[in-house]
Amino acid sequence: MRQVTWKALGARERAAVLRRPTQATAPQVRAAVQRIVAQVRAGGDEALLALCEQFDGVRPQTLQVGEDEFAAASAAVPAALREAIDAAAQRIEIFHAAGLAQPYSIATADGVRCERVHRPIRGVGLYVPAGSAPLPSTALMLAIPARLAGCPDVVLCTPPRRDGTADPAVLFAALRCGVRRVFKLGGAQAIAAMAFGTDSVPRCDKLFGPGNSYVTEAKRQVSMSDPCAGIDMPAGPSEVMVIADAGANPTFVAADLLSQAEHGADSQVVLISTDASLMAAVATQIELQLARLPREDIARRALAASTLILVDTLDEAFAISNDYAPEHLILALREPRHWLESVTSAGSVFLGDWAPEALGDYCSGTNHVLPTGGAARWCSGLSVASFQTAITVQEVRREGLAAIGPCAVELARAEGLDAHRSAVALRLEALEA
Ligand SMILES: NC(=O)c1ccc[n+]([C@@H]2O[C@H](COP(=O)([O-])OP(=O)(O)OC[C@H]3O[C@@H](n4cnc5c(N)ncnc54)[C@H](O)[C@@H]3O)[C@@H](O)[C@H]2O)c1
Ligand SMILES: N[C@H](CO)Cc1c[nH]c[nH+]1
Ligand SMILES: [Zn+2]
Repeated sequence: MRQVTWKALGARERAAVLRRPTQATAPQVRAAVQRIVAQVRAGGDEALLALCEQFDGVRPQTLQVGEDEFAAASAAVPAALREAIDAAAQRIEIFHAAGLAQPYSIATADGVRCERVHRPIRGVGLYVPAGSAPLPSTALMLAIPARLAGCPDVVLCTPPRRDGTADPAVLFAALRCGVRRVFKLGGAQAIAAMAFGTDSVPRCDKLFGPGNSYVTEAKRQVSMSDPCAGIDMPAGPSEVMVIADAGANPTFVAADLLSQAEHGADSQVVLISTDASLMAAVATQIELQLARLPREDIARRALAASTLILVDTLDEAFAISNDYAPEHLILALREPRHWLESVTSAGSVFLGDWAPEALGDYCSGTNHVLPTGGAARWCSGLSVASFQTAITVQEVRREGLAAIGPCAVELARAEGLDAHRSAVALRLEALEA
């Protein structure tokens, strides 16, 4: 990993240090995804099968998971994993249910009541990655809020394995959350199928879920096409930033950095510290722990594009972090709760030495589908609200129209919109008659 001293860098070097690995490949990915999306729109199921063969090395007998495959999957998942999935699901349910948005209603004038009510999005498409590793935890993170929101039509796509089946633990997690419509589809083709529909895959109103840069780019493209599907957020290759002080535990910090580096060669991990000896100890620990990782090669490639940054003050560290807006931010600090106030942009924050990011990935209860690529500056991770629309309502009685009607008439006149003015003025006249 590169080690840099922030104050010694010029503006261009600073930007280069924090440049995400995916930015370099964006144009090629964009063009490849355009081709795949067009192929699915034109060729439907037949194109999907061909793309499975091309990118996943298998042409599944059926795109949709049938009852037999669900039954075999449940039987194949070991009891300890079934229990862990269930325990994680319970905590995710507790946290997400506590955050349900409440409808509200308020009188803004005598006889005028304004309200906000919520409705589930009808057709939702969930994407569960399985390219370099199947992620059953992601099935929980998507399907639990969808169920709490009350979405009636839920479709889930996940890449097929080489034998043409879906990962059993992903299927078990889907079933645990009541999702039965599962398709063995990965990458951009899965996103296109859910956005536009095919003979077998239902068209969805909004698409959710993380994925590699092909998945993320496909979501971006279908959200801008005609007809378009809504999307949750850019939730691409994983990122973690750790801000550590001299008292941090270098073994823990190294493990946290590696836990995201192992996701993919395009993951980004960054350490910012005020202490040069802590940074050196973390670098040593990374080498020691890397050698023991089965996914050493992937992690090494991610680390090659990642950085350890030495700063003079924690205020400087937070300025960098807020600008970068990491998906995950670990505060390996002595007073993490105090420093939380300084965080303005991050997907999810982990306070103190005993809050590894891996807990949020699996089972603390928060959602691990989080904005990447700097999108945490303007959007948030998944919640039940992501699966709902909010509808505003106004109820106006006669005295309400009398009270606020003249205000509307005046504004309509100023905007030169006479039909607007009339819609109100006619009623005011009717009240007076
Ligand atoms: N931001 C978040 O909330 C979050 C959460 C979980 C995981 N993630 C990230 O999700 C990603 C999962 O990626 P993954 O690759 O393991 O699984 P994936 O399921 O996202 O992607 C696999 C699919 O990519 C497609 N693909 C692969 N190479 C291609 C190519 N050259 N051209 C076109 N399509 C191609 C294939 O169709 C394949 O099925 C990781 O980067 C992980 O860090 C992010
Ligand atoms: N760290 C990922 C989000 O960036 C989520 C995940 C799933 N499984 C393990 N980790
Ligand atoms: Zn993870």
